[in-house]
Amino acid sequence: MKTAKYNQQLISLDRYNREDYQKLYDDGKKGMLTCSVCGGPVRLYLGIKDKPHFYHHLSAKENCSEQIESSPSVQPSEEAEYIERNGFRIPKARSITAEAEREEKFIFPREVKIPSPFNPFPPAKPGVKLNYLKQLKDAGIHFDGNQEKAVVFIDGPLLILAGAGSGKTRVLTARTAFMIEEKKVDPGSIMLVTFTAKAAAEMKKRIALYPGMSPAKVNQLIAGTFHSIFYRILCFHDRENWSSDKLMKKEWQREQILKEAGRKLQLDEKEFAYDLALQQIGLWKNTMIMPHEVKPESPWEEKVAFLYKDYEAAKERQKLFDFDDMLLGCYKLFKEKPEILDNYQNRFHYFLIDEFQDINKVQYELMKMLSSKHGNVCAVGDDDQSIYSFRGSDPAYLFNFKTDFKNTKLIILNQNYRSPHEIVETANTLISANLTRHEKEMRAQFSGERPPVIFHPYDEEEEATMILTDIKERVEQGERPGDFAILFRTNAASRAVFERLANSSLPFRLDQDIESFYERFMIKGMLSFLRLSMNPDESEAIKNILPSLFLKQSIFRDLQANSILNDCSMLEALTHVKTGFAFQEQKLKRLIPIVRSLSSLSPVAAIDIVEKDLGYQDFIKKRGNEGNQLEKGSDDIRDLKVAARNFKTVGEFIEHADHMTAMNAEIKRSSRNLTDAITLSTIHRAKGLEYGNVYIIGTVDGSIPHDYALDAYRNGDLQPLEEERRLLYVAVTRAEKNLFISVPQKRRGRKANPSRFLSNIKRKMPNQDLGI
Ligand SMILES: Nc1ncnc2c1ncn2[C@@H]1O[C@H](COP(=O)(O)OP(=O)(O)OP(=O)(O)O)[C@@H](O)[C@H]1O
Repeated sequence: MKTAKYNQQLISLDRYNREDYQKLYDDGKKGMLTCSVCGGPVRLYLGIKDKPHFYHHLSAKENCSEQIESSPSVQPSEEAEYIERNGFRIPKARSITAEAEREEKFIFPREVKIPSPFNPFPPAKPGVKLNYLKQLKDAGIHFDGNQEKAVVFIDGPLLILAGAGSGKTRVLTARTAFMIEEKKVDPGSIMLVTFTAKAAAEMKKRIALYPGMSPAKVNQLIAGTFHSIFYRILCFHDRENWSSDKLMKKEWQREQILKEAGRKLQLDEKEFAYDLALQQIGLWKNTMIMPHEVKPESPWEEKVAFLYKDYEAAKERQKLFDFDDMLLGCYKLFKEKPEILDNYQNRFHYFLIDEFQDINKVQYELMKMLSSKHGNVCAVGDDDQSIYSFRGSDPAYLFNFKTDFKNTKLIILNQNYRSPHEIVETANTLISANLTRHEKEMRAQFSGERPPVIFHPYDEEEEATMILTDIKERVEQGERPGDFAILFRTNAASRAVFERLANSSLPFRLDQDIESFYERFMIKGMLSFLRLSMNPDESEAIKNILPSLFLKQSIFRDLQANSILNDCSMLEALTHVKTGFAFQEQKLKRLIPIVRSLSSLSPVAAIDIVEKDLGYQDFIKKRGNEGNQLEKGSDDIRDLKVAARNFKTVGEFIEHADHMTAMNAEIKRSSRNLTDAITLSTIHRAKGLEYGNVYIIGTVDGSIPHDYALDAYRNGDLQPLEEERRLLYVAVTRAEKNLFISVPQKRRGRKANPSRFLSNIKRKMPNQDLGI
């Protein structure tokens, strides 16, 4: 049904502001919506399966004559694209009005129409008769002919070029077990390199379950990331210089050293992209270009080259090291002490390297060095899943492998065993738009129940609600929470889904490095003003606003003293601060009544005042990493305003922020050992994993592709954009059954354009109506 009673008034969804649906949804849950006929409680449905509608909640439904409007399940809504004119059905022109309508109307979710029917393409037949293969088969672990070849070929270099879902992990794990069980290879002579620690742990766990394997045997394997393996070697030989307390773990520690160097060049923090400079330095290091070897190709690179020299010198002075130094350090150790290298060359006979498309020069050189005696290197990779080129990864190593490793056997795996035909075809179509790739097409093994669905929430809030509704419906129908993953481009983009899940009873899991949105530097500062309006003595809040008032932290003690001496609140004590600058002291005096007044405003209005009247906008410009390309303080504040819209009072909003921060810590702690939980993850972290149902959020320009890639494209560099497309490809290929791509109409309070990557589906698959 489309009407309900709200605040004593009859409202109709057709005439209701689209922007306010989320509020209606929330108020419905609070019992503030009633049926216009029976007066029973109703709620607003915001999901993927049906159009938004009111529905009876609890018992009133049976007795009420007002019917729930039944909407069709997801369907291509032709009416949106065609109009009748003079008896003809003609396509609607895309006009500015149409664009405006896109924002205001509910756009029904659309299924991607797959033009090519599923045509089974039988994989090569297995045929090798070996005892252990039979045991694996008996244990339900099957291989096709090509996979089987890859499992049993263990002597000599082997390159496996394999697409998404083609069984790389299965092959690598089975191959390891095969070597140990069938070929009696000593597990301690096998090095298994993965891209993440999580992947290494997963693989070990899987191997331990194979016939004849045991955790004891598996633990003898040297399995881990390049960093973990080579760092262990470094520590073993030179513990003092490489102790972990000297490692600069955090990005800000590195950025701090860089900014100090930048001051010598008088670089403006609000204009200079320090994050990209750090990335560039990492790229030089990983491609083994030392500071004196850099040949800058632009004035920007010239500056970064200067910073690089200074950064390395400062690190050496302070006896610190960063992650990239671990690999370079090990390389140096092997070069300078050949006897140590010799030792490891004798120890390791077999190398298995996963995600080879993401290998960089220093990693490649290390592998070449270590394997030069035995030459048994098995490299597995997919150039379409190369998503770390910003760190110096280069799929060229995958293709040049045959040149460096003589007599390489090449095996191609192009059968996708994970996803149905509909998802595989969508993924093939998306990635085919990339120019720098080796042309290939994955073939699915089965057809699914439904094609991928593209849906169009109003904004981030509604996106989160629609996903939660959908998951709830499916869990009620018997699916397990562990079968769901919500994937996003950046951690900050996960705020709304986190909040919706945190307020539900569904179990979910969060990566350890996803900090609470409300703990982000700029957000914390902003919220502190709001907190002080409620409690002018909150000392943490006072500390947090000092940077934005351009006051040193040492002032805090003066404030405490002033507050006691003058018998006033900590906030009022600001009026007694002597900074030596009359204009600043004046500003502090003016600030007090404004801060006090915030508590009576709506949170959005309060944030506006802090931004404009209390100089927070200036602070963001100066200290909000506005020069940065990946994360900007101003974006955080725009995200904060979207969150704040749901609350009437500052008090409620602060309470919510505190609750969410506590929940973030609690979920991270308690979900560690949860086996059946929804996954919230960045796309980068989801690589190599698979889930029954995948929701990709924020598939709009600026999010995926990320703004920085769009900027690079405008400046003539296509590579970052292609990498973003690969990211979307990785996300799409995680789905085993259902894929939902969310294209919100608004992002960060502004109109959003559907991701340009989706247009290839429209171009290549005719008669598509994706609602974009
Ligand atoms: N021969 C096979 N028969 C049936 N299922 C298979 C076969 N090979 C692999 N699978 C299944 O297909 C899915 C994908 O396999 P796997 O995770 O090993 O692929 P992958 O190549 O590592 O994928 P990606 O690179 O996309 O992460 C898994 O669920 C795996 O169990």
